[in-house]
Amino acid sequence: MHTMPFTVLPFPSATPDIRQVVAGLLQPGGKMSFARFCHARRDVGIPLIFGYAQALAHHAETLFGEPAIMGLPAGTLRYHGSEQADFAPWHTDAWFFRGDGRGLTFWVTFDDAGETAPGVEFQVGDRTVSPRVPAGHALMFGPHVRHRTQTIHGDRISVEFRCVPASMRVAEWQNMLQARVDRTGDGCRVAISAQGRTQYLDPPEA
Ligand SMILES: O=C(O)CCC(=O)C(=O)O
Ligand SMILES: [Fe+2]
Repeated sequence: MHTMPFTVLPFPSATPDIRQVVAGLLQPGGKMSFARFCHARRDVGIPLIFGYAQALAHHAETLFGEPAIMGLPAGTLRYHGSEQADFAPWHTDAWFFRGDGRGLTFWVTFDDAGETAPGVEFQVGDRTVSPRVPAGHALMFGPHVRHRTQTIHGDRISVEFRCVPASMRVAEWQNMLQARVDRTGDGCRVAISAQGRTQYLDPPEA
């Protein structure tokens, strides 16, 4: 028996409304960095960053045993169309993280993936495991886990949030446009910084 190298987590901020905005910005088969998307549509980028802060960041902090940095340019919004898709072959995400090899990917889907649209499948021993990930959920996996795009057709919009431990001394990560969750007594706030300058985000209107 192998333990599964991934975890499925709820991510309620991946809403149909936001999906529609992404579908309007990208062509089927297209992609865009999450950082660029946040510049283009701050109104929609901010709720997604807060969604990460509320639903996902603590998993990274627990795993790392310290605060996490989420790199906005290290994530990509992807629109897989039924006809046009960009299938990633077997790989690991280790090269994204550099440094000491610690890191974490949260792959978020806006569509039901794994059966009617391409999800992400994993190598588990000598088997391929293709988890079903409902719309509004995330797959969490580590930097050394082999995975690829599932080669089935169907519409799917997804985005990744990639994190490293805050103490990881890699200039590229330290200087990248990044989100960090500040845990305060009664909640959390989100700090966005780039090149050492920090700005705190106001939570989106409920
Ligand atoms: O979205 C995909 O099909 C590929 C995703 C992937 O490899 C990743 O998020 O690391
Ligand atoms: Fe990947």
